[in-house]
Amino acid sequence: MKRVGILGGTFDPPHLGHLLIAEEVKNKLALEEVWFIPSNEPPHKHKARTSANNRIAMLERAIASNDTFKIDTIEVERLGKSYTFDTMKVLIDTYPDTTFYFIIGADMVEYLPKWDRINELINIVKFVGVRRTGYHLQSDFPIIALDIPMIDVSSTLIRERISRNQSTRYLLPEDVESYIKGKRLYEQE
Ligand SMILES: Nc1ncnc2c1ncn2[C@@H]1O[C@H](COP(=O)(O)OP(=O)(O)OP(=O)(O)O)[C@@H](O)[C@H]1O
Ligand SMILES: O=C(O)c1ccc[n+]([C@@H]2O[C@H](COP(=O)([O-])O)[C@@H](O)[C@H]2O)c1
Repeated sequence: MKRVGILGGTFDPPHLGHLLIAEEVKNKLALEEVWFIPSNEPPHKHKARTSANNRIAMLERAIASNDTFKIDTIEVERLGKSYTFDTMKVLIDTYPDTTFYFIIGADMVEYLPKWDRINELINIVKFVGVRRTGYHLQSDFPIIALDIPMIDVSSTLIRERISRNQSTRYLLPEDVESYIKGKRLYEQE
């Protein structure tokens, strides 16, 4: 079986935390690839600030130098709310020779009981949880909890910094930073 990690997210914008967890989990679990899946509409939180096209363009720049990282636009093409169960059902049917590992930060681990159709989802996907400042990496669900280097950066922090005209240097890839500047994203709060 091929082993593939999935990192679903809003990626508004993608940052070094996303890249670090993808790379570390890939290496720890001997995954062949990690597929980044930008959501169309996040199921549980405010809508993305930025269009799907811009978020995909930023992700392309973020992962360009890593040939084990891929983007799957399945959720953007499906439109509507991006429930993970719907996504994983299609991926599992489409790639029967692949085992999928769905990577989530500890904030999402805490939130797992509220995920849509979680009792079915947990049977078709292996969840991998990684630490995140301010959250517990514990769950009644059978997750694989991994200890990896932490970086306390979020898309929220980056959006706030940009709207206050503060530096985002070293928090996200340079090509993503220059894309944001070129399109003047996140300048208004
Ligand atoms: N610094 C981080 N450490 C660990 N996990 C992270 C980190 N940043 C994001 N993640 C995880 O990556 C996934 C996608 O995150 P998302 O794209 O929503 O970014 P975010 O930084 O949490 O965004 P926002 O601040 O807008 O809520 C989630 O499972 C989230 O928990
Ligand atoms: O399906 C759900 O009910 C569900 C609830 C919360 C989060 N998720 C998924 O978890 C991933 C991270 O979510 P977020 O909001 O941090 O971008 C993303 O792929 C979401 O679609 C999914």
